[in-house]
Amino acid sequence: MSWLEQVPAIPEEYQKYIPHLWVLGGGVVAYYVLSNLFSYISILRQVRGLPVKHSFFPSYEQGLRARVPHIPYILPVKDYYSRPEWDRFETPKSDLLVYICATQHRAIYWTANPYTAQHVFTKTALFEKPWWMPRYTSAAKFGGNIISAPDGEDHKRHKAVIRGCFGEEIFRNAWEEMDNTVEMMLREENLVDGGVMEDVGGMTIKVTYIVIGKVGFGHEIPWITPRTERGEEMGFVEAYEIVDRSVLYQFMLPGWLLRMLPTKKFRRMGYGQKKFLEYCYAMARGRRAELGALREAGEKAKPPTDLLGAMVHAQVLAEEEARVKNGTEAINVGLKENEVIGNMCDAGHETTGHTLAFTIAQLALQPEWQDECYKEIKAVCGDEKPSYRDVHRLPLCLAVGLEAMRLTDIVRQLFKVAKVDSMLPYNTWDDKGNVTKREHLVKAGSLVYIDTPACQLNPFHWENANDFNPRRHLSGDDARASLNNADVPFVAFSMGPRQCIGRRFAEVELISFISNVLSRYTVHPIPTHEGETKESMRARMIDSAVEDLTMTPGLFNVRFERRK
Ligand code: HEM
Repeated sequence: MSWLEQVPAIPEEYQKYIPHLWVLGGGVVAYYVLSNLFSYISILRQVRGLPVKHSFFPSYEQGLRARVPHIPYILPVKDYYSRPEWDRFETPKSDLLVYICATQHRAIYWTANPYTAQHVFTKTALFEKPWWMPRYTSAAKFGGNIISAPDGEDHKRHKAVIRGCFGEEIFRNAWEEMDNTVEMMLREENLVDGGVMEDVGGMTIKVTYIVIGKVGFGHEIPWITPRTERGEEMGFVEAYEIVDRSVLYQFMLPGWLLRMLPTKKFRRMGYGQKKFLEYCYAMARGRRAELGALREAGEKAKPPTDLLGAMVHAQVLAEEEARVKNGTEAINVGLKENEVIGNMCDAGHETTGHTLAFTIAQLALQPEWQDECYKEIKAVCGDEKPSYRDVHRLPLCLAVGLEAMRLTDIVRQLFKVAKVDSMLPYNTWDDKGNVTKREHLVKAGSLVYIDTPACQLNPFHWENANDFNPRRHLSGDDARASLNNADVPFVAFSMGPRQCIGRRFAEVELISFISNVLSRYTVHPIPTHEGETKESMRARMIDSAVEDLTMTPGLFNVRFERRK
């Protein structure tokens, strides 16, 4: 007997309702199809004049789009992440495109114009962060935080506390910990006298992970993480590593579910998460108790050198300020305890780690820039090792990092949603490259997707856009010159009130790493065969990068040679 025959028959007294159910079901389907169709047609009319791409399901989300198969018109993922990134715009000769997705009732505009991006980032009366997108809501998994906070009061509340954490003490510590970690890497990987650095991307991500472990949580992280033996309690270092390595699963699945899943791998992730959060709460409470004890004793606390300490400190200060102002115990001031933890869990290291890997690749392929940086380091530091006091005097060491990031953008996708109807500027051009400036009416509720890699390779704004030229980020000859190229908006860290709050932290790490390495070593690509061309090496070292949550370098090695 088939399973269908085993399904019990509908009792006779209810059979008269079956036609009604068919009508109801048919009505719901017809409503769904027609409402999507009408919305599709109305969006088509809205975007008249712009190059349009069509899809049935939304398939633009980074992390997803590189993992699912490309199905034209249904799931056309390659339309969204094809490389070279500028080609998406070069072919239709417009730096504004529109994607219409049959199951989303809004137009999705894509811009590759850095000025349009600047307009969208900074005009807060017109555009806001679509905090409801899963990419942001999932970031709040361990507690509400600045990344997932909607624009307005909630974001300001987070920012007020977090901005106060990124002070001189933290930057100095970031430099010093980066310096210590580079030394650890050279020792542990037998590179002190030169040698082959294997899996550069794996190395740099490990370096920035160790730095954030120390500067973020105040924990010493060894080069090799010790594994807990059966029956032992899992320590912070291992729990932190487990959460870090499985971040996508950690964001997608609840901890209790991970702990119940039948494979050891998932259970370990779930247990790691539980322990990691326990440690974070214990550390935050410990810091608070220390500050309370100092207050009781009438002593002033020293400025913390780690981000968790700085966040708890900033929080306690906010509460004290409110207490003095209102004369009562402060409730709902600053951040809640789970928000302090939520913000700590989002402190980035992957972005900086990947930037360093691409910087090493670019420098290895263009040794003339290593020499330029070396000259800068020698002129500033002489025979001494670069230190934090030189941080503002090594602009080229930072510019090489920014230029590597311009050519291989790390975050890649930034979204805003239109709050009201407004005009969006864009450019088109003809076969001879004659540009026409235009404007398009964007309706409230439309999404604007800033295609950051394409913005940074836009040849109408960046001269010789595909060339590695760090000097384009420096204005003037002044060694302390601003690192923002005055002419073109640099969108890799976003802009406006939601720009990266950790930008300076990342920059200090980049300068520390690059100046430390280049002051003592030269870095060389390793050809796979005699006569391998530079183009082939570039393809292996840079173009092999794959899109994950961020742009992740492929597998490549370089050789370190000690300078005489
Ligand atoms: C090269 C390294 C980095 C790059 C390229 C980068 C890029 C970005 C970008 C593009 C955004 C905007 C995201 C959006 O609006 O969806 C952002 C936001 C943010 N970044 Fe970074 N980031 C870097 C390093 C860091 C570091 C080291 C930290 C912390 C220690 C950090 C903390 C944050 C935070 C908290 C936000 C949210 C800011 C807000 O919404 O107000 N980032 N970052």
